[in-house]
Amino acid sequence: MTQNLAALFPIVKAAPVVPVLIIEDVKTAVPLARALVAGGLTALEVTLRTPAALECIRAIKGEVEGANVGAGTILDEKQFDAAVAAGSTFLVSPGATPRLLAHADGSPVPLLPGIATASEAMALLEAGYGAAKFFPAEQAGGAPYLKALSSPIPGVMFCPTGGVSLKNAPTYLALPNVMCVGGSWVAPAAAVAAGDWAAITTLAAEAAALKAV
Ligand SMILES: O=C[C@H](O)COP(=O)(O)O
Ligand SMILES: CC(=O)C(=O)O
Repeated sequence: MTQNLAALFPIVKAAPVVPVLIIEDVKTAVPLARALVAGGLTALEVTLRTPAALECIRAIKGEVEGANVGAGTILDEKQFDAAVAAGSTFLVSPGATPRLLAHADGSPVPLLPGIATASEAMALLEAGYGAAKFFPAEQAGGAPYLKALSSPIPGVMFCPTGGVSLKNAPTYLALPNVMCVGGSWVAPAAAVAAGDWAAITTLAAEAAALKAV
């Protein structure tokens, strides 16, 4: 098996933060994506946690220049195929099952599977993977835990997600095994509901300017 890192790395490394989006109303998808791209965040993970998600991916793909729209919360093969058909340029899952990895094999659209332990990292390496989501990052042990994995297992690059914020992101970004972080803080539900796209662009710009410490 192999993971299409040549496709994945340019997308997720384009900015330090990958917004994790839970979009309820398809009408907000395009202005939300435009606001995030205007702030400098281009890899957008639309989670398949709402009935509108696939339509949101299609809309962003068709209408938002500069966005690389991906799908998150991919739990099975059916969701994988539906997200690819909707135009996703990357796929993210909270875990990594043998069935999902086998299904992703050979897909030109790269999968970023989620893991949180050394054994899972070793299993991914055996499966030909070199990049993973560290999920749920803060709850699983945070940056000190991920740092502890970097020396024995340097071959897996991570996107920590779950409890990551503007405040703690720099500590993750400083780790040698971190390529970006993911988080929902750049798209607060209240700002989306209010259509406050300027506020979201400001949050995105702050996130895009993050540096490792
Ligand atoms: O389900 C969690 C998402 O992956 C993002 O987590 P977050 O809301 O803590 O940023
Ligand atoms: C949480 C996560 O990894 C996802 O929704 O894809």
